Amino acid sequence: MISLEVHNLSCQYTTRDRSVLAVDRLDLKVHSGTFTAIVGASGCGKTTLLRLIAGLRRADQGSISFGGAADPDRRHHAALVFQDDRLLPWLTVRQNLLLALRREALGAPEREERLRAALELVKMERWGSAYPYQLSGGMAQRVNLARALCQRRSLWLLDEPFSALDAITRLQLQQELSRLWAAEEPTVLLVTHDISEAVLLADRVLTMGEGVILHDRSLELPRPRRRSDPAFIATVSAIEESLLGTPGEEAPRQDKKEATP
Ligand SMILES: Nc1ncnc2c1ncn2[C@@H]1O[C@H](COP(=O)(O)OP(=O)(O)OP(=O)(O)O)[C@@H](O)[C@H]1O
Repeated sequence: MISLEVHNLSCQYTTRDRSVLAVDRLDLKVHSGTFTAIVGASGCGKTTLLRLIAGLRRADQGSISFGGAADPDRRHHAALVFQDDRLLPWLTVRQNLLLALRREALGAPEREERLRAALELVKMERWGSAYPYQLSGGMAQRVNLARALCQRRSLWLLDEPFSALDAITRLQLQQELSRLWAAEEPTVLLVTHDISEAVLLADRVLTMGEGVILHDRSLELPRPRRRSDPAFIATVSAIEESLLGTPGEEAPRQDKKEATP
């Protein structure tokens, strides 16, 4: 079943001295319960695409539908985790999560149950009464994941969720995310600069360049995936080469879309 469909989507930023077409007539279909990673050079429009899908920014043209229906308030469909997410420092972990549930019509017992289950999933159940300053970066990002999880959305939009973390915490949270995805079966869109992270986690890797999808690759690698597996290494290399426009591969588009208005 198609979970998300993007059709002919465009978004342009216009500032005083220039305008940039960040997303350019982009089409995308994503099936329910699949894990899609989006990779691409800095500034190619990945975050803008995610923000459009999340309903945080309005498109200049095109449409976005969920499960076959357009919805003007897309925030009801998606759980968001962004790289620079901040927990509110004056609230405890529990209170931060409760804030994420404030718009949900839930009774107190169900609210409590959602909190408990989300914190347990990210292994932070003993930290509900802690304040953000008492958490390490990895723990805070776990709580960010729990905050998204407790909303029980079917679509998770993750923008570089682990990029600010140290290498070991990052590896741990990648495993955690893989486990959560298998347990909860959401549709996931993950933006990452890390190609091996994309290959470790995703069923499908989209390569973006200048507002368009350049390559759309399905990954058949068995799970759990191992970075030392030759097929894993070959897949990472193939994606790297496609990003660099190696001869024989379709090269990234060269037309520059920056223009003075
Ligand atoms: N609020 C904004 N105002 C003006 N231009 C913007 C704005 N946000 C993004 N842009 C421009 O739009 C283009 C796409 O930006 P976007 O953040 O979507 O790229 P990205 O692929 O996510 O980059 P990165 O990987 O560095 O996060 C860039 O040229 C950027 O300068």
